[in-house]
Amino acid sequence: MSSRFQAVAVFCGSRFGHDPAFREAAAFLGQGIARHGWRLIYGGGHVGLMGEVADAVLRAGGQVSGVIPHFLSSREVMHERVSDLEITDSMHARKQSMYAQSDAFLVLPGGLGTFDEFFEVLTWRQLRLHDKPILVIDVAGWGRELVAVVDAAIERGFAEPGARELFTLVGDVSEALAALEAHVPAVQEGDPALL
Ligand SMILES: Nc1ncnc2c1ncn2[C@@H]1O[C@H](COP(=O)(O)O)[C@@H](O)[C@H]1O
Repeated sequence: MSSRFQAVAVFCGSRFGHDPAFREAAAFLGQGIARHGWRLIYGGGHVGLMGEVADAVLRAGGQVSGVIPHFLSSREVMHERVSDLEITDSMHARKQSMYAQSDAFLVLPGGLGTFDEFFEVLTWRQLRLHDKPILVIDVAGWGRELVAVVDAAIERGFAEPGARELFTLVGDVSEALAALEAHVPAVQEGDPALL
């Protein structure tokens, strides 16, 4: 339960995907986040895996902060029962707020929006704008497929081999929770190179 983390962001699909394992992993992650006493920072919707994670945290007695742009509040069915809901003017403001509130980023299966969110925090870390942990959680091979894109960019000379060190691929939700518990920051807070 003790940890240096206060809040963790989860990026994941606004759909459930075809494999029931995706939904199970989302619920298990939500329970784990609540058990560790971390606040969930997420996209504020009540649909797909996003809604599943948030509901699981709330059911387990945890705290949830949703951040949703006004124009998506009906499409992604704004979650009415979260502890705190921020409505932003734009996608950019949503991502900036989620980024600022989070001590770490967890990536569960999802689609294009999830890819965007993952690659944004990854590229920001590449630019040394932050040093927050990024964990891609493999569920039914989804994480390995995502990481294969990064590996291909390295292999073809479009990214440094060191890009692979900017995030961690973990085999399941339990491994992700254990990795966060064990995480030791590489750079001390206050480093002027970091946001
Ligand atoms: N272009 C986008 N930038 C950031 N976030 C986005 C973008 N497009 C969609 N999203 C959000 O990501 C989540 C998950 O979307 P999936 O496509 O289902 O993975 C959702 O909240 C989208 O609003």
